[in-house]
Amino acid sequence: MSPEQDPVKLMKQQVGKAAADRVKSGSIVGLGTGSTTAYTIQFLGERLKSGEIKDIKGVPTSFQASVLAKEYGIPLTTLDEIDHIDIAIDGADEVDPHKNLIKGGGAAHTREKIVDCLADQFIVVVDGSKIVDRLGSTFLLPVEVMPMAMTPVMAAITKLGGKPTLRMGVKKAGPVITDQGNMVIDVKFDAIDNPAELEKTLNNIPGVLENGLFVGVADVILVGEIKDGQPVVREIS
Ligand SMILES: O=C[C@H](O)[C@H](O)[C@H](O)COP(=O)(O)O
Repeated sequence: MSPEQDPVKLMKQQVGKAAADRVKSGSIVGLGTGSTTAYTIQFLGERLKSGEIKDIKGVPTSFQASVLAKEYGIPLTTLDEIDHIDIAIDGADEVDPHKNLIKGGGAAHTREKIVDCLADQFIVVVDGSKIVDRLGSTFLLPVEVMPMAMTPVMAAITKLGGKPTLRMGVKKAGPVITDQGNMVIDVKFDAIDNPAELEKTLNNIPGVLENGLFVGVADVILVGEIKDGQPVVREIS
């Protein structure tokens, strides 16, 4: 590995490719969102173009995934046109020892949860920095909320012990707006002791569309790491 190469980028590339290599001809593939799955979509497109695999269809989890799939020549479909998803490949912001996740760093967790939960196999692609002992230790928990309910939802989250912040745009004045036209509240919890319970509790607040806790959904975690100066992929299953 030459010193000018960014190790995080190398890990993401390697793990994104490892996941793309698992896709078989004829599969319906959930296409995740983020910088890691962007490599998966790129490598999938390259495998299709070279003829190594054929007849795959992608189900995008975001506008970003849809744009990338078109760029790399992956035919797209929708949930109205299919009755199953063979495999979904998606990134994560945190992964705990039970393969539970926090997602939504790109504000795409609502569509991601729909697609990833439907897949027969859900593969998560992350670099080593995403592995944590406890969810919430390095990343705030994203909650998608309907704009008119933002104030009462923030109050309800505060009552639950969370510290909510409205996610603001970068190079855009005002809040981040999701692909569904909603807003995202990032919540700091001192400790997420029971992710399954918190996932349900948050989704029960009127006005909340979905939160970024993915509990019991991931089948396989592929972790990109650097060993002896080289990018390698470790599998947790
Ligand atoms: O909303 C975005 C997603 O949940 C991403 O999959 C997640 O934030 C990880 O993204 P990245 O691979 O860029 O770290």
